Amino acid sequence: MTQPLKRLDDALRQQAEPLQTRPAIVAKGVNVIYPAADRPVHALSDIDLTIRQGEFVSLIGPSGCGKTTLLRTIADLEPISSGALTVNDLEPAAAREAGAYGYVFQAPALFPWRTVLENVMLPLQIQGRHVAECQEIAQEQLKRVGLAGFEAKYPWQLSGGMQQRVSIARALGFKPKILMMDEPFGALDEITRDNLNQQLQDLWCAEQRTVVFVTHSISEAVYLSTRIVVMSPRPGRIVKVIDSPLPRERTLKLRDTPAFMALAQEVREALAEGHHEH
Ligand SMILES: Nc1ncnc2c1ncn2[C@@H]1O[C@H](COP(=O)(O)OP(=O)(O)OP(=O)(O)O)[C@@H](O)[C@H]1O
Repeated sequence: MTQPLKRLDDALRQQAEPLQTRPAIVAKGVNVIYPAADRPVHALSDIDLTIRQGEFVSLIGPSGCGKTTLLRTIADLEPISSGALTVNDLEPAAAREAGAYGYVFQAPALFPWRTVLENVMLPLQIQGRHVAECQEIAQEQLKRVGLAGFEAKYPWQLSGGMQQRVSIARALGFKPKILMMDEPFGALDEITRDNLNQQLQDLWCAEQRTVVFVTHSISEAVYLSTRIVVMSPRPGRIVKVIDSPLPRERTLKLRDTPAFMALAQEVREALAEGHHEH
């Protein structure tokens, strides 16, 4: 198939996919102000954002622009100061109680005294499931992230990339509707990062979960996302929301295509714009 024909074919295929239109996360006029003795920190300013089910949304912006704060408010780890925020039509606290979220932090945050398997089992055990069931699910999830055979190891016996895969397996184990990922691959070398990006993309394609992903990397955001939210420095605002024209299924080769590079350029310009406004 010639290139233009292939592009048309891809575009048509995308259109034929069922539209996932139900909103998963709706933020309206959200402000977060951290109280402080001297001067309160206005971390998020008037955030309006709707994330629909099955979307992969990246938050990108300079250090301190409030990406983590936005993720934490959605996950009910931080209260909002004003505005409205719903997750699956519920208040964040109720959504958390309903087990809507899985959370992957920048550092793997595994318990060193528990084996890999026991780490992945933990949230399932907290949910009160039977041990045999927890074991079965944990084993299945470890297999999915390529860690079958490492169940009995302790976190310190694994590389950083493998530890982060354990965290992903743990977050996916209880099948949360929404996966929150805060710079999960930020501390890894580039090859491991590429590898995990590809695995995450495959997982997302297979499961169509909603993902909110914080990153500093333009190419990671462009490679993974269906939508990219560009934020500006304090008080954190949304500068631009960019819809990705790239097909849902992607391989790392996509990064060499003109469409990928054009999108990366658009993100870069939006970041610069947000910076200059500031
Ligand atoms: N608990 C807190 N109390 C006071 N200020 C805070 C608190 N947490 C974050 N901040 C401030 O709020 C702002 C936004 O922080 P946040 O961590 O959300 O930014 P970020 O975009 O995720 O940064 P980075 O990319 O460096 O991780 C920063 O100025 C930060 O110093």
